[in-house]
Amino acid sequence: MTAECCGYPISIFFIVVNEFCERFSYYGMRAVLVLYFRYFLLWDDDLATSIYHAFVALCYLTPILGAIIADSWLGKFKTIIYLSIVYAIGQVTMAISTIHDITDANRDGTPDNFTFHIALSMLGLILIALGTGGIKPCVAAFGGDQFQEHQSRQLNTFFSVFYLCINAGSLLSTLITPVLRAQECGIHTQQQCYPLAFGVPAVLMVISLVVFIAGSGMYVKTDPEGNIMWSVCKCIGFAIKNRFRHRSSSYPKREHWMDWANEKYDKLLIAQIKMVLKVLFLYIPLPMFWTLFDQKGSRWTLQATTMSGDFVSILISTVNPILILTLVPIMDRLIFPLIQKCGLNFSPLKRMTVGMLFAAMAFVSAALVQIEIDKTLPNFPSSSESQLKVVNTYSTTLNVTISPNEHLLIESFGVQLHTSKHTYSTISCMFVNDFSLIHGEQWCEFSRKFGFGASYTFLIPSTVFSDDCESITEVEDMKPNSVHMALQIPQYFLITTGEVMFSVTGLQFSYSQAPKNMKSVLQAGWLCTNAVGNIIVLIVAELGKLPKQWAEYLLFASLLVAVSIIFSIMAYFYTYIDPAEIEAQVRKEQGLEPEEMEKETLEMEEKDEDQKNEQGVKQTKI
Ligand SMILES: NCC(=O)N[C@@H](CC(=O)O)C(=O)O
Repeated sequence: MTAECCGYPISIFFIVVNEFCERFSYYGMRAVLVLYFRYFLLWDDDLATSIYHAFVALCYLTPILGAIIADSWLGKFKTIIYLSIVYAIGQVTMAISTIHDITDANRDGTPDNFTFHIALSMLGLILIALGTGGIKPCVAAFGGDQFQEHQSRQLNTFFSVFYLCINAGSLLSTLITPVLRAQECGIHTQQQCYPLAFGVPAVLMVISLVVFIAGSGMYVKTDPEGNIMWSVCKCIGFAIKNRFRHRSSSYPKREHWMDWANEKYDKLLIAQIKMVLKVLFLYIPLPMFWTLFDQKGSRWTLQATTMSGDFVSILISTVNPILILTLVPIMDRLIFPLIQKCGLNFSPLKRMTVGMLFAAMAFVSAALVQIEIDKTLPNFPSSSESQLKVVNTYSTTLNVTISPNEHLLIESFGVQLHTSKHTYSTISCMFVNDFSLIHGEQWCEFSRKFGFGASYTFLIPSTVFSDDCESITEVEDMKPNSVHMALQIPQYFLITTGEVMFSVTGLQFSYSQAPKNMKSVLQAGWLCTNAVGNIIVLIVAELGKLPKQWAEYLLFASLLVAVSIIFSIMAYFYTYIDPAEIEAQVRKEQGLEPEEMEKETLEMEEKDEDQKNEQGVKQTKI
């Protein structure tokens, strides 16, 4: 019997605090990672972005490794501890790699040996990906293991609180670590303080580990049952081979293709594999949701840069966790109970379908915003056009004629702040509020706000420095961005509502439908849908874009609607199961473990029927 508080096992307190600290560590490090690549290692934008995405994809591929270790070998508890140590070492390695003084022998403020910093940071990132991905499927499943049969309502609430902690950690760290980076620190020279920005997440990871270990005495720990993954693969392989051997129509058909493993494998294992395969089959369309969801960080961020408003980066990085923190309680306490009161069965798979439709609507909203933005954008010359600008300072109107077949050469002008005579200079700046023209002691100051996205030309007559700055003419070549980024809020709201319905429910669903010894494996399968979604984004980005961004948004929205229709059909044919009940039935048929079975049957009878309905559970025999 585990210690309880308000109907919840006390042990989950340690698990949610552990998750909060771990997510703080992960998202805090991620918030400054690209900046570190760009401004410390001096990589270009493309390299920095590719390595960043490769790292994120790796973080969602390693869960399968963690799940295999947990379910087949070490058990969830030990896997979390060992991989958290790897994770903390990775974070510390990463923080050390950002200390510029280590290789700055000539004390000029920049590292002298970039290879050292690159090698150390790559090692750190690999360890972090192994750690964060490895523990990810185990922590959620381990949290679920703390609940008993009669606590199914509390179990659902746990997954929501778990998701809240993830986003609380993410919100705080995304706000804090960029501020830490902006500090100055160093032994020989003062530079932007990357060691602090990466060091604080490292400390949080150590705290996360300590909190998890502190709860040791209270956890329900399930032992791994041998190398389950290997047995699963062998069993599936045998079923396929056996089916092929008996392909002639003279052999009687079997109810399920996995039944062809009956000759050699335990019925219980076969039943468990059937449960897992049914859920994995259902996962096939799911990556499409993540394909859209993960474009928040790429296409939508780029969209924001063509809009007006001074809070781009803060808005972009925090709007999702803020909305999660608001929407999860509203959904859990208000919307879902209200739907239930209306007598509607809003089962997990229906919620996930609706979640997908919300994400599709978010992209329709993004397309509408894009259409508004496009109206305000200047027309740039296409690859088959040239743009010619003629500045007339002559005293009379001139007519310009252009020969249609003339190929115009566009010259690129150098960037030069202090212009020499007849040199044209282009200066791109952020947050320009004033600029001055200095010539010896004399100067002209232009003090006002220049709009984002705008382009100005200042025509300076040869007489300007004699006395009057008034004679300088300012021409607005491109208008400033005028569509306010507040217009993006509906799309963020819709996609986050979709996330709450899809992701939180998917997490619960993956746990509830998995047999006891394969819970982490199914969590890892769930996380893999995210990795595949990210890979699709990379492929689509590589394959080139539609000429109009809004059209691409609509294409993605239509694809997700199509996928959600397919998913809803698959979901219609899916029968919710209670894995424990099926396992007990199989054992009964096999005449095994009567005492065990009796206990399980008793527990099942005690189950609250209302709680079953809430989850839309229909018992069935596989
Ligand atoms: N809002 C992002 C979020 O909550 N992400 C979760 C789920 C996931 O990434 O799969 C997390 O960081 O764990």
